[in-house]
Amino acid sequence: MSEKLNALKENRRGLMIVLSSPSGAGKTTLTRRLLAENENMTMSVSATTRAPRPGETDGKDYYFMSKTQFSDMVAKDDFLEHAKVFDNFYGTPRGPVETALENGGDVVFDIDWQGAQQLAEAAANDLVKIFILPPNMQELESRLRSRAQDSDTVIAKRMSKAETEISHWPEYDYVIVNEDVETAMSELRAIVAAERMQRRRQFWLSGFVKTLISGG
Ligand SMILES: Nc1nc2c(ncn2[C@@H]2O[C@H](COP(=O)(O)OP(=O)(O)O)[C@@H](O)[C@H]2O)c(=O)[nH]1
Ligand SMILES: Nc1ncnc2c1ncn2[C@@H]1O[C@H](COP(=O)(O)OP(=O)(O)O)[C@@H](O)[C@H]1O
Repeated sequence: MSEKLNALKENRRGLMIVLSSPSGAGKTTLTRRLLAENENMTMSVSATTRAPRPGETDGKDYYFMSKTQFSDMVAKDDFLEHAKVFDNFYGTPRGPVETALENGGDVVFDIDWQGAQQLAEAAANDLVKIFILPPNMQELESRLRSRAQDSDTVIAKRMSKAETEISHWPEYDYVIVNEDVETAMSELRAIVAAERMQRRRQFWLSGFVKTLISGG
């Protein structure tokens, strides 16, 4: 029976999981681990008109495209949401997200609070918004330094942006303080597990309950 029940349970609608945080709080670390643990979970790859940076791969980090290609996609309503950030355009392609959700797959979005707000307007029912906070600002800075990816100037810029980003925490459904990474992962797993159990996402239940009460 349990095998049969497990097969039934797969007939659910997937989740759109947005993880936002000030840069350096641990969003990438937590996202990577969550994806590694969940077969049926993918990362949404955004489209952008900005040029690729060294080491970035088209189709993995972003879909890099021209402004014309981007506006064609806007005209065809191919984006779930899109925005202009500084001089470049960014957008979330609609097709891969919708296919995944219909097949019971979860999609993770690494976007900031503005993108999260737009996704909430486009797809509130499917969305779970999680905000990651650092335990304190000294630790945030030391994580940015230990990551050794950015120059001092970029680190200073990220630190000065952090306060504004943190101020958006009340717009999220869940907040995780990432002090210890194992604790943060347990909290993240608990959120995902509970959200998957939401009645409205479990398509299989109505058929199951019909059989249940008829004694089948
Ligand atoms: N609205 C929206 N914003 C995005 C999307 N993808 C990336 N961004 C935002 O665009 C901004 C710039 O991203 P990026 O060029 O990779 O630079 P960096 O993240 O600052 O190093 C960040 O604030 C991202 O959160 C998207 O699909 N939609
Ligand atoms: N709980 C934690 N304790 C200590 N270091 C952490 C923790 N979470 C992440 N880090 C480290 O902090 C740095 C920034 O994390 P990262 O996941 O890249 O942040 P973000 O994606 O939010 O910018 C990385 O070097 C990462 O290994």
